[in-house]
Amino acid sequence: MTLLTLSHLTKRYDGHATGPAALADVSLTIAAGERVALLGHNGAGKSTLMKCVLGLIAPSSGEIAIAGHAQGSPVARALSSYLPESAAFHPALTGREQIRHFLRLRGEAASKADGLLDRVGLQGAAGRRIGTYSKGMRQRIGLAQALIGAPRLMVLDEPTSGLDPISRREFYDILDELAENGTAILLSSHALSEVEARTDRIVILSKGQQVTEGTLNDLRRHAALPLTVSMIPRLGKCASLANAFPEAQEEHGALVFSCAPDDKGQVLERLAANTERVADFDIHPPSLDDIYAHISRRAA
Ligand SMILES: Nc1ncnc2c1ncn2[C@@H]1O[C@H](COP(=O)(O)OP(=O)(O)OP(=O)(O)O)[C@@H](O)[C@H]1O
Repeated sequence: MTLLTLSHLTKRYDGHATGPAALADVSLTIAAGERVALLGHNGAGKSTLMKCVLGLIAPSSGEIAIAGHAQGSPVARALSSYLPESAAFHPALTGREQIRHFLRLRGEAASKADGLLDRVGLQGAAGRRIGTYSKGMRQRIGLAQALIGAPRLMVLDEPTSGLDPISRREFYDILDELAENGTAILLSSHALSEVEARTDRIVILSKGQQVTEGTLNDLRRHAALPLTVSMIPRLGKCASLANAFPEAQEEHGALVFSCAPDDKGQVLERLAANTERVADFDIHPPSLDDIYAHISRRAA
């Protein structure tokens, strides 16, 4: 089921009638259970897109539907939720008080607070003042708040910025669980390695334009960047391996070279023909970092 549909979304801010639009003709769908990452340089239009989806600002043209309901309608609003990059909380409230307060504002039973806090791993800290929480715990409280009303679409603006690696991993574990239960997730991030590992599809914006969209494999095919082949020579075989692979350079004890994606089979055959010289090898596809840099350069 499609949970979010953007059709030809364009946004020009008031007073910016000329010059490039903040968003220009962006079309996108997100299905139930999909985790989609929105990437782009500062000012590319990510927040503008999210604010349009949430109904916080009106698009200049184009349409947005949430599970088939027009954006801004009460049903569309009830189905979606938002976690801003830095959610602000009253430091004197405990986590439980904060969530109970927002449950009441949303017309839900305050008794659901502990269940939501459990879900984000804050059960042990529910009675502590938020002022004593770490950044990771504050993001979890924000996530618990965003889970109120069991939204079908969650919009998360740089949700892991400022979190340590363990907190990031735990945060994505919670998102994975939500996606497994059918929640559609749209998140923006500048942390490409985690996006690479933890999302299903990637959308890249540049100056308001949607420059590419697809799975990591789609983007790899599209960018057609070379693979990196790295070989560890057997003892005493470095020189003869270097002769067999004259294109390779020595790097930290390994012999390394690049090959076009279409030449991978041929490279494997050469490696197989040199097993008496090669102790170990790796073939690395380009990372999302490499692909993003390539696509951004091309878009510029
Ligand atoms: N309220 C506003 N009025 C006028 N222009 C705005 C407004 N908000 C954003 N813009 C402009 O729209 C463009 C897109 O900004 P936006 O905040 O959506 O980018 P972003 O990709 O979220 O950037 P960042 O990664 O820095 O958060 C930028 O040129 C920005 O200056």
